[in-house]
Amino acid sequence: MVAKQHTKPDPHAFTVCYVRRSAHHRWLCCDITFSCPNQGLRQQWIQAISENLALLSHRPRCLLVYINPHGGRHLAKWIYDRKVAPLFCRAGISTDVIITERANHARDHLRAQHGDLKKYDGVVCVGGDGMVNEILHGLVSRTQTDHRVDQNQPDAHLVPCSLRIGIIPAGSTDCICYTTMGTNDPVTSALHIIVGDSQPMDVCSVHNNNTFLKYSVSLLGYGFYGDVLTDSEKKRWMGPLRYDLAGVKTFLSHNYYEGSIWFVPAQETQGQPRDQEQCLAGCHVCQQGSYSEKKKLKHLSEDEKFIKGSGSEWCVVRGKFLAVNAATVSCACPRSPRGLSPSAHLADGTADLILVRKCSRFGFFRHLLRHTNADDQFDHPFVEVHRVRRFLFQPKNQEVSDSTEDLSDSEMEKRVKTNAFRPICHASDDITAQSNWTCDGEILPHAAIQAAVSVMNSTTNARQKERQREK
Ligand SMILES: CCCCCCCCCCCCC/C=C/[C@@H](O)[C@H](COP(=O)(O)O)NC(C)=O
Ligand SMILES: Nc1ncnc2c1ncn2[C@@H]1O[C@H](COP(=O)(O)OP(=O)(O)O)[C@@H](O)[C@H]1O
Ligand SMILES: [Ca+2]
Repeated sequence: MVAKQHTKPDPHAFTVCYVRRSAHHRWLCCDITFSCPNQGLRQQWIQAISENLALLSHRPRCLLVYINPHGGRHLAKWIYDRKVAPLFCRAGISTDVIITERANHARDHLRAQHGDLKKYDGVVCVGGDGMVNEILHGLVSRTQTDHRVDQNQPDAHLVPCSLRIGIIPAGSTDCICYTTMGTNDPVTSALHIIVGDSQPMDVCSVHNNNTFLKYSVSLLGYGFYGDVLTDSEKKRWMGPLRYDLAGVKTFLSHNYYEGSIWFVPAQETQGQPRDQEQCLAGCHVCQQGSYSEKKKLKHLSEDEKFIKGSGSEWCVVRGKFLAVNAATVSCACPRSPRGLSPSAHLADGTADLILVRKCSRFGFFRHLLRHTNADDQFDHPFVEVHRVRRFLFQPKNQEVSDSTEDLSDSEMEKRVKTNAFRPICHASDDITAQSNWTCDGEILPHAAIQAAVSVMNSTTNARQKERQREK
């Protein structure tokens, strides 16, 4: 990792810090000390190692760190100071640290930066999924504004951000960290950041009525998870335990919600939600998915890209649902080590849409329990799962008129694009109960949404380019 001078007991020794892989995807920082016959040779070794390290342009040298002191068990600052900062220091990384003072502090701060971010090689988030979401928002929004991309257009092609986001887990679920690294260990995260690892990720943009609402990188959930998160928000003071209590309460209330889901199946990708493949670094499905997508879309106009890019066919499923979940990635976390959709991919441009229809409490319990063991949670007659590029949810009282079933695909596309759906209910209609969506653990006070997935890859930033030129 880095060479450092050694003073005692051998004046001609020097120590190299390096990363050692341990069990369960954990990484450790270890030291190895070398002895030299004389001071001159020792200096030569230190210089040679330092020069070689300086050539690694993908390693960060300057990071902007946001710490949410209120996430999880309120330990974010302690975790950063005790476990992460000393490693950054050993690796020669300089940092600007901001401890947030309110929700959306980090998002607004990032949005307000113009050229000021150029000096950083990345942004580090010390917190949970809500905090990662905030930082992602700040960076993605900043980038779209800079490139004049209208985020309110559901079919807008997002411009990749130039900065990477590093995640130090200090929240309640830490699903985004666990899903990308296979563990939620702050030291492992810090070491991945230090060695300059990066992983593209799917980002799902969520709109309502042609208005941009949020980006999601883990779970977009309506019904069960929407209700769990709404209830747990009132119990924030309990820390991570709030999810267990809200979970039991929501499970017992057994609410179901009526609506329709329109979706574009991801036909061109190789994977299937139940193919038992696991997405790992260098995954061939993700590589192939993004390559074939780029190749197909290369010579098309923006409008053609929207229609072709979203697949050929819209499908619709109507009914009464206990849960509608869209998992852009597997959503693995300590509670569910394989995740909500174990075979979902990190960066294939798709989400797995999991529809859990109304069933008995016992059936639903068995489905939930299977998230915690090796059994297949989709192997129930009331559960279906589709790999999709985009989808649209309409709650019962805002349902799309039946006549849309006769629409051609291109007409359907046009309507989705212009959001030309009108609620068909009248004042006298029964308003069916509605839930709301949870997006990376935060609540979206909307039931009707449009969602589209795109792959977010960080581009080489100005500092990296500069260093590559220097070589
Ligand atoms: C009968 C036994 C029931 C066990 C059910 C286990 C199912 C667990 C599936 C959890 C999937 C969580 C997906 C993660 C979402 C996070 O983004 C979000 C926010 O995480 P944060 O608190 O900000 O770190 N957390 C939750 C619980 O929605
Ligand atoms: N200083 C702060 N005070 C209160 N809330 C904050 C602060 N900083 C960030 N937040 C908000 O706290 C929410 C939860 O944060 P997160 O780190 O995800 O913790 P948890 O995993 O416990 O939910 C996020 O939505 C974030 O916007
Ligand atoms: Ca995906």
